[in-house]
Amino acid sequence: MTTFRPIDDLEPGQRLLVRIDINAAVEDGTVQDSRRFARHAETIHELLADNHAIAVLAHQGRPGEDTFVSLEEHAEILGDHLDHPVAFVSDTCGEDALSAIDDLEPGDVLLFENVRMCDGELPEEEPETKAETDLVRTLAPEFDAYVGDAYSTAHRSHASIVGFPHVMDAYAGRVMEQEYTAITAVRDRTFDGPVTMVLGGTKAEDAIPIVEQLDDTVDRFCLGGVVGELFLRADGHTVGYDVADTSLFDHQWDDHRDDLERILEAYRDRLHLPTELAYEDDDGERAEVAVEGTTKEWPFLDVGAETAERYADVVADSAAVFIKGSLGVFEDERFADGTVTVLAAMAEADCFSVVGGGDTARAVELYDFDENDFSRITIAGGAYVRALTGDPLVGVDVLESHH
Ligand SMILES: Nc1ncnc2c1ncn2[C@@H]1O[C@H](COP(=O)(O)OP(=O)(O)OP(=O)(O)O)[C@@H](O)[C@H]1O
Ligand SMILES: O=C(O)[C@H](O)COP(=O)(O)O
Repeated sequence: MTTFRPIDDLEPGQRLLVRIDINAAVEDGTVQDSRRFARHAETIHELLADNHAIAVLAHQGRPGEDTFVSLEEHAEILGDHLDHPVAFVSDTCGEDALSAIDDLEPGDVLLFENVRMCDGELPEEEPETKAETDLVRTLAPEFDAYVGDAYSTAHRSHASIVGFPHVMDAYAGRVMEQEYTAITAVRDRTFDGPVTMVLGGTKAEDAIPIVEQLDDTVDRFCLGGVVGELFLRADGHTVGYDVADTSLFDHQWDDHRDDLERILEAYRDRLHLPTELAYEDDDGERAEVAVEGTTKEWPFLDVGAETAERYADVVADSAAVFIKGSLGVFEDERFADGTVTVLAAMAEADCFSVVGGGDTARAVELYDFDENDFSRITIAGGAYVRALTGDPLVGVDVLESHH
């Protein structure tokens, strides 16, 4: 069990640096609200009740991606959830940030700019290295303590996650505590029947190692999304390539080709792959094509209906089902079939079920599922599947070891 220091141990009325994860979907340039904002607002609400002055660090997207935007809109959404003003400064560790910190009073909440716009934040390095970044060296002396609340980013060894606890008093926020406890409990559970993991979404680096690491816990994997297509490409099909204006496949293929081919060979009997894929035809309608022998050069946006039904049958015959990453672009209802069919099967099945992933969890609200039909909905994605392997989460370990 972890030995976090909870925020209950904080003396009231301090100046706190709080790291949360409100990484959100961005649709047509507009930041989408999500349960992440609501959950982190609970931590901030508690800290306000103890008369703290609060400055918040968070990230959005990744450099070069279209979701890599300012946190200005995030401040408004967070303020709505808090029903309390959230000031925004379009700076993270420069002069504007420092003067905004100087003006901080107890009861104030300030959100810094997207921390991934700051040089030292990326890439992943050891905590002691991240502690030497300008970000940490500039901000740490300005605060009495750091509160790590970003469980869903705890698998990333970034400066705002691992650098501050290395040099200052560090506490775990409520989201960090609750998600850690819940996911650890899941990891330690055993089930009296088949365990199924549904892996989709766009992030191959989160999904691929999981197949190998959860080999003794998960009996079968149902693959979809970009992840599923990359495995199909490893299986020799002409899918999983960047076509038109997509940039989701080729760079991930280059990075993970060996793993994909090795895992496909080693675990073929446990992997369920799509047999048809869906795309948008010339009339803007959903159309499907069999994977076998296709030479279609259009972006695929969902698994086919037959695949979805086959996965639903696997889910129905499971004692536990974990899903991370959607099977298609469920935000567009023409391509929500795979994700919705599997979520419906999870909701109906008498099984232990966990829905994970910042975007994937949104499908539960978007398609009016009852949250109570699932055992847990976690706001973490990559962090939750990584935690199921028993692998350490760097953002958790540093909160334990530095106090
Ligand atoms: N074939 C596809 N092409 C493009 N995008 C896809 C495809 N299938 C799924 N997606 C996208 O994947 C996203 C969800 O998966 P993602 O990898 O982002 O995981 P997540 O649920 O957000 O977890 P995390 O919190 O780790 O990001 C959805 O926003 C969906 O639009
Ligand atoms: O949405 C997430 O999974 C977290 O915010 C981490 O984002 P990342 O995968 O871009 O590090």
